[in-house]
Amino acid sequence: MQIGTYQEGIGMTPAPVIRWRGGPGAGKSSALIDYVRAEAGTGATIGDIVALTFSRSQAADLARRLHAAVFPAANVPAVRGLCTTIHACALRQCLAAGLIENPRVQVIQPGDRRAAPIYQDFMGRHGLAFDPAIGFEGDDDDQTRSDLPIGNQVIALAAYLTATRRPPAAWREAAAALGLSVPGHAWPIEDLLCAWATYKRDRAFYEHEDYVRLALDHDLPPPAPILFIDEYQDVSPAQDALIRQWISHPDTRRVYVAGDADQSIYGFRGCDPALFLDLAAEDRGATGPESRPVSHRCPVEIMAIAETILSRPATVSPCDRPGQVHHVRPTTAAGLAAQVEETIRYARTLPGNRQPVFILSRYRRAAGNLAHALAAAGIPCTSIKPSRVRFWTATRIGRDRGHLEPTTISPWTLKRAIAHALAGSDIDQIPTTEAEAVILSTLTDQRRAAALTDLRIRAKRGPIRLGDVYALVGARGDQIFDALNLRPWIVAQIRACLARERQRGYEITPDMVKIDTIHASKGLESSIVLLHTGYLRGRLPALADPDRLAEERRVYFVGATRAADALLLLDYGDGPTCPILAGVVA
Ligand SMILES: Nc1ncnc2c1ncn2[C@@H]1O[C@H](COP(=O)(O)OP(=O)(O)OP(=O)(O)O)[C@@H](O)[C@H]1O
Repeated sequence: MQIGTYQEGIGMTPAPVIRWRGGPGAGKSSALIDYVRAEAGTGATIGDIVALTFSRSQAADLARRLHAAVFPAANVPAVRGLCTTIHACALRQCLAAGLIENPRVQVIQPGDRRAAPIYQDFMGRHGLAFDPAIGFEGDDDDQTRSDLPIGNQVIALAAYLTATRRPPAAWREAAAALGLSVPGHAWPIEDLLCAWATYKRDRAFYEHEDYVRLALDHDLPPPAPILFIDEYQDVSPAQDALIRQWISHPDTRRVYVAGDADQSIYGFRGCDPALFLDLAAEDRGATGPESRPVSHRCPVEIMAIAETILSRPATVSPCDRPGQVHHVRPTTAAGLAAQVEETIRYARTLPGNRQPVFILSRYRRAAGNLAHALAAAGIPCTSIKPSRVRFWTATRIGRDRGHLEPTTISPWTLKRAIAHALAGSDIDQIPTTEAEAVILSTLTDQRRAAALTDLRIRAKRGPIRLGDVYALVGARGDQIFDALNLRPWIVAQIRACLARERQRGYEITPDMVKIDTIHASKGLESSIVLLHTGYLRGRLPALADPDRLAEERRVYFVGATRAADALLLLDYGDGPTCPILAGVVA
């Protein structure tokens, strides 16, 4: 455990807790940053502080903001080290206490290829059908849950029950909350849940919820004396219990939490906004109906739509910047691409730091379809969660799916190299990374190895010139497309991107267009949000349940309020429209 020197005043009573409440853009994360600054101002060091949040992307965002605002002189890894997720922090504490020794081996999760044999061994012993490719990534999965093989259902039930601290006997409530139709008449579900817990315990394997429970059961100390917890509305009961345990721990000096019950969107994991609201704490921010902090993000036009979606007033009032709301309905990939280009053109007119455009959908499947449609039309994009949309930043070399090399190249770097080659002459310089991408994607075996060696020798002598690369790969100008040892759709994507770029006259980089689920965007913001209106047909009946409907309203509320300047409701694709969004924009 990393406890610094900032220890005076330690006692056995619970540490004081400050709770900052407020709607989207109210400045909750900023308030936490201010509290960190105040603590640092009175002597707390980086080692005295840990800032916890919900996802890795939020932790990275918080670290970036803390580095800029509070610890500009500290090195980036040190600031990153103090920002983490609650799960990662629990794991860290288990490692520090020696309860888990080798997380690479001991920490398992469904969907992880490395852990598949472990799950399959258990399923084999009990004769349960199981799909090792199905994970539990944290978003509300788009697979119709009732279609899950029985083995996957048992794993999902086990995780939910651990997160909600309920016994195996409560599996029926868990199944209802998860939307599973567990065939309890055909399988001894409670016995299977006990068997899975025993299997893991005997072999010292831990799923993510298990090590939170382990930290709790062993009464592990807090990671630092001053704790900051953002997005508290989405802690699970087990995480909440762990944090409460830390609040009562004698090493804890002060705790600051921030959240918004209207943004609680992880009910399918057992998260409950009531846990945030009933924490014994001193309230700041939106302390009652009369006190609604101003949103520094959302203008009145966007807040009005967001509150219609939520179906009640938010705990924040709009800022007085102008905003825009539209409903757009492109019918083709080219139309979608043109729409995205228009939003980027608009973003370029806005003052200050031009943030990426977010394209958010309720389900991963729709996000994937949108990303593929845009890629085919030549608009580069990436995802908010790392590795979901990689086809602009990393793709495996090879002309067909069955013969892909383990080596990857960046199609984006390659696109830049080709753009240079098409626009320039032999004597123009080309960055070594671009020259390498051309060599890797056109040559194979010894020719590739020889060309790379040659390139490195040249790079030591001076800048690489386009003519050098042409000579090494033996292809010039447009011929390069035929020489590319990549799948035809990647080649077509690069061609389309170059064509659009020539027409447009400027580059759109992949990180300017982020496509992901609403869940992945939680806690983040963007100047412009395209909120996809599509919904899964199979999930429509569940909206008859008032709790489910309320949670779905909160999900779309979160999506809409990521926008700072413009919100565009986006109809695209064949599926049904989410009834919550129908008619909210004229
Ligand atoms: N006092 C302030 N003055 C001006 N801008 C601010 C202030 N506080 C926060 N902001 C800006 O407003 C935006 C939203 O702030 P922040 O992320 O802290 O809000 P939040 O309440 O955590 O939002 P969410 O609930 O959506 O996660 C950020 O761009 C931030 O820089």
